[in-house]
Amino acid sequence: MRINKLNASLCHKNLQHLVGITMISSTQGQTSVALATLAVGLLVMVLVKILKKTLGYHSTRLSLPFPPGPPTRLFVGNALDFPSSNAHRVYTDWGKKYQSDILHASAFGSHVVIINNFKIADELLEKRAQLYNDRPDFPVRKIIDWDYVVALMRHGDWWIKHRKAAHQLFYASADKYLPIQVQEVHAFLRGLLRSPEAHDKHSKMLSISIPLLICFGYKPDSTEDRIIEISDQVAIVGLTMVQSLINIFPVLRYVPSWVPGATSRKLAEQVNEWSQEMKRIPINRVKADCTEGKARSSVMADFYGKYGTETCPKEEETILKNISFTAYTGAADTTISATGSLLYLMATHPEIQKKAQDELDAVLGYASRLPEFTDRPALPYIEAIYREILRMYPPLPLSLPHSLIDDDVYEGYFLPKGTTVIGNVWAMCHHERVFPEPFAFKPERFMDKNGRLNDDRRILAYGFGRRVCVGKAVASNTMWLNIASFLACFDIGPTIDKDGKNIEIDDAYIEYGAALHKKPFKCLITPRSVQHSTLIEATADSI
Ligand code: HEM
Repeated sequence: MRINKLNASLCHKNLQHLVGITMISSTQGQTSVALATLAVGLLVMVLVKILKKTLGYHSTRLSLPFPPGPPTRLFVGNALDFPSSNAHRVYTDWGKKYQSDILHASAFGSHVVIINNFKIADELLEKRAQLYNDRPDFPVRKIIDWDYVVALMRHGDWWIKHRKAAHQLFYASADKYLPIQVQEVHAFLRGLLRSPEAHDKHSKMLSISIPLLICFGYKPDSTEDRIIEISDQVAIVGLTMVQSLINIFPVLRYVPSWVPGATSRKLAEQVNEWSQEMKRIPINRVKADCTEGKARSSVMADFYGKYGTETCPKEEETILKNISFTAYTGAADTTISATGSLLYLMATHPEIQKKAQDELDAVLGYASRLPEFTDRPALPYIEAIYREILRMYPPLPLSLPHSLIDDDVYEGYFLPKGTTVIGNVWAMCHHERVFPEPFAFKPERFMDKNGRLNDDRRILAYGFGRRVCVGKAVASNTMWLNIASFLACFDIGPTIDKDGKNIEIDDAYIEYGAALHKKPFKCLITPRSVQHSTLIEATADSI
């Protein structure tokens, strides 16, 4: 590459300079002075190289700059600038401060590039996807037994095999799971009818049971089921650790857990135990069900049914297991987040709720029936609500980090190989120029003046390029049916104090590592009418 040649020629020039000085000195008969000069020169070169590496400088910087960003400090580079919380907002502010939608920071020789604008993400992460589809090395993966997590796998044959199989299972065959989604959304409605105040628990049950049923045919008994408890803990702690210091300072990996202060390592070991348990429970159950001949159709049961639990091809088994474990950790956490946002945004926007209910009643008839997937094209406002929820509160506001496979140049900026590239979905979704009044919840922004959906179908919350969420079709079906069914049956609003005044619901969200969840809140959820309650009660588990 042009840049590497430039580097090579610069190093060569330095050497020539040194050799030149040595030769002049020798002819004057001052051999010892010449050797000393050479040694000092070499030492200076080595020191400069170490210093540049520490500061995150690259010799190519002599010709091409990195994108703008916070100034580096001696030895630590930007290590102290990386935010420990609300990174999506901090990086958005960096964009304003350094007046650029592409930013750079570095520490200890590692580079990070942050993209705050979809046009740049489109150019780099989409159009140049083959360069940007690696993931950074997460040393913590091994410690917490997250090697199986497809979303964190490095680029290579092993990831490609997983990606292809996952695409077939969750994209090409997404419609196969519609009956499971209908059953679980109806169970969610029944849960809300029984105990509306426990909406958080019902949302968790909905979000975890769908991927568990799809992948293992496993139906948790209740939110007290051990598997719900641990998968929640694993997802939260695991996602936090993926973003934690243990990744920036991989040396922590070698610190024994009994050393004082090695708490994050201890936590990692605990997550490792939970991860193992989380994998053991559903896989043992599906194998036992297959042996007893009572397994319901699922990714793993269909595979074992075809090849036998003991005689199946081992590589294919590992790939399907990895995809299934990833789906039920990753899918659950993101769906919990999106469902929390649905309830919060509807409780705080009665006029939007009413408009959606009018559309639903016009298509379904008032309390005549529940929504079905075939109604989707006839309900554009519900579609716009789905898009706007994921714009307003993307469950993974920084998506997941990509990593650059080779040196690249964008708009005159140098991006070195190995750079961690963060697509700041939050900043892109709240870009004033693209989404005017970005902090207002306005489904209408996705509609034209004739009430038709506009062609802005790109949902940034699902990420970018060849690492884009492989479960987005499944997620879209779950979310759409959930929004339509909830609004068709229930009214939601704030709770009321003793003087009859609304108790305001605040807009606080909590960060769980990479994920953003609505902070638990109280609200009033009531069936729209007795007929609506009857409709919900008439639903039952069907598979
Ligand atoms: C609202 C729900 C969901 C959201 C917002 C979401 C979001 C994301 C995002 C942002 C990524 C990273 C994209 C990137 O690196 O650019 C991702 C990756 C992934 N998602 Fe989802 N997801 C959701 C649901 C699901 C579901 C239901 C499944 C499985 C059935 C799933 C499976 C995966 C997998 C396997 C990956 C890793 C892809 C790879 O690295 O090659 N997700 N998701």
